[in-house]
Order: sequence, then structure tokens, then C-alpha cells
Amino acid sequence: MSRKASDYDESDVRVRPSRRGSRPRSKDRPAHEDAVSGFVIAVDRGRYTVVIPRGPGRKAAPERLVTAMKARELGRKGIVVGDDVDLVGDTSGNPDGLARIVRLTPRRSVLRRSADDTDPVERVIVANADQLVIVSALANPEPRPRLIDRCLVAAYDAGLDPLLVLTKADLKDPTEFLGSYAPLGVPHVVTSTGESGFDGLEALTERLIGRISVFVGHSGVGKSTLVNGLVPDAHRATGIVNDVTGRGRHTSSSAVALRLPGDEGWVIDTPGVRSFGLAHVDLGRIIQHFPDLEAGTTQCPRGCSHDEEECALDAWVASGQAGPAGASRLESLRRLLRARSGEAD
Ligand SMILES: Nc1nc2c(ncn2[C@@H]2O[C@H](COP(=O)(O)OP(=O)(O)OP(=O)(O)O)[C@@H](O)[C@H]2O)c(=O)[nH]1
Ligand SMILES: [Zn+2]
Repeated sequence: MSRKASDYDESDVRVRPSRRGSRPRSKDRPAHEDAVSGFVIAVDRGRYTVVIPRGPGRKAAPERLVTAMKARELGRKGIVVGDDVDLVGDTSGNPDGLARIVRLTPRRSVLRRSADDTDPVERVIVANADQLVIVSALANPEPRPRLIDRCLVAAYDAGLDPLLVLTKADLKDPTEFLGSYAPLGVPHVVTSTGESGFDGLEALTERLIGRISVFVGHSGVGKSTLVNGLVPDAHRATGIVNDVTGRGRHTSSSAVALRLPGDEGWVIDTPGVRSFGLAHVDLGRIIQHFPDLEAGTTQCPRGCSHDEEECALDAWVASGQAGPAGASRLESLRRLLRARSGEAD
């Protein structure tokens, strides 16, 4: 397809003959009475790939993938992977067809990220997710606790349940790492690939059933290996997306939703993250996202920034009440507080 989304406009789409015949839209007909609902699985340069589920009844159209653009009436409102939308226009699934998104259903959750901690421009990465799956290798590359802590803050702030997935257990025993995160009570799954197969994949699948889960992790942690293990036809599925969106291959610049086999949930794969800017998280709320430390703030002076000499958290951590990772967690918290207030991280 050589035409870019910007080459189209609303009228361009409206004149396409609909399968029901081209009855002219009259002013007194309710707007979009013929809209169908779908789920956005990929976004690429103004084009949205939307799954429209099979409708009710025997004569219903089957499930189909539709390419859509945003109707002008939605203005600058962003649409992201995970959004539930209403569409009009060519929703037949015809590869050359183009539908138009006319309504965005209110979101149940929003996962945001800013480029850095002071950048006022935040990006919504994914809508409507239930769970944030934080993928970290136990070795090669080494775990990055500060990135994990940031992801945890992002998950708590967005109201998503965090899940830690620790990969490459064949390279390093997970006991020490798990011990340090135990006080947080974050659920975890340990995985490894090797001659005996893919260990941990079943345990992970169990945690994904019936949910929309966003996978994040920095490059090389084994996220693609996991996703391909969970969704064996992930390549094919993305292939379909590519056909529909008309690009050569899925560039890793945006998220894509993949369905778990058996229609048992969605895995949303995101490009590898190097950082996770948290400019959108209220400074005063950050401590609440460190539940292992928050309990130690009762002795803090009033209005404590938790990054000052009088802060009671040092004593709390020194007494061991925040567990073996207390010192590293406190460092994470303070780096985050400093970064958020514009000081270097
Ligand atoms: N030893 C070992 N290697 C693994 C495991 N899982 C993945 N790898 C290897 O780690 C490397 C990186 O894996 P990927 O799945 O490509 O990692 P990714 O996180 O998707 O990285 P990007 O594609 O760069 O975002 C590959 O060489 C994998 O074969 C594991 O459990 N054990
Ligand atoms: Zn304090």
C-alpha cells in the first residue's frame, strides 16, 4: 500500500460503498448507529489494526482484522494498543479496506511512560491492561534493580498488578535475587531455556489466563524468547498485522498485542526499554509505591521528603525491617525522588 494514512480524510472513506449499499447519511439519523466494536492490537503511523470479534447470531460476520484510521471528530485524542473502539466504514476485513474509529471506550487502566523524569510529555503505552510483566534476566545481562523498581512504581501507579519474570535461571540460581525482593510480596515466575525444554512457561501461562498483560524489559533479557514460547504463532500473527498495516515487518517501535492460544488472554509485547520515565507520577505518591519502605516513615518528621538527614528510613533500613534489599530499595527511592525533582539520577 503506497497511500499513507495522511492521504486519506474522512470524506474519502465515507464515499466508499458500504456492503449494505450507500444510503446517504441524513442529519436526523443517530450518528454511527452502524458502528461495530473492536480491540486495537497494533498502531503504526496513524494506522490502527483492530480485531473485531465475531458477532452474536448464526449469520454474524466472523472475527476479522481491520485496518482503521482515526476519525477527525476524535481530535487529538490518542488511541493506543489495548483500546476498545467503535468503528464505521469498511469493517469487512477486506485487506484493502479502511475503517474509521469514531469512538474510544473509557479506559480501565492506562500505562504511561515519559521520556525522562522531568519531561512533561508523557506517552500512553498501553490501555486497559491488567498486569505489568517485568522481565529481567538473572544473568547476562545482570538484573537492573533500579529499572525493576521503576517498573514497579509505574505498575502500582497505573493500578496494574506487577509480575516479575526472572529468565535465564540456567545461568544463575535465583535464590539470592528472590530473597531480596521477597519483602515486597510481588509474585514471580522463574524461567529457563535449555535441553530439557522451556522451564517455567506453564507457570507463567497460568498467571496470564484471562488477562491483558504488558511485557516490559530491557534488551537481551529474553522477552522475545518468552513471547514466542507463549504465543507459538507470534511470528505469524505479527505477519498478519504487517499485511494489514502494509509494512514490511513489525518494527519494534511500538507495542503489539498477541492473543494467547485458546483465546485465553492477551500478551502485549513492547519494545525493549532502557529507562522508564516517571514524570507523570506525583512526587508525593512515590513513597506509597514502595510498600516495603512506607511502613518505616511513621517516625519521619512532618513533611519529610524522605531524602533528607532527618528521614527515619535510614534507621528503618539499618534495623533490617525492610529486608535484605532495604538499602538498595532506599537508594532506588531516593534516586527516583531526586530524578523527579530535576536532579541528576
Ligand atoms: N541461557 C539462556 N539464554 C536465554 C534464555 N532465554 C533467552 N536466552 C537468550 O538470550 C538472548 C536474548 O534473548 P531475546 O529473547 O532475543 O531477548 P529480548 O529481551 O527479546 O531482547 P531484544 O530482542 O533485544 O529486545 C538470546 O540469545 C536468547 O537465546 C534462557 O532462559 N537461558
Ligand atoms: Zn522520611
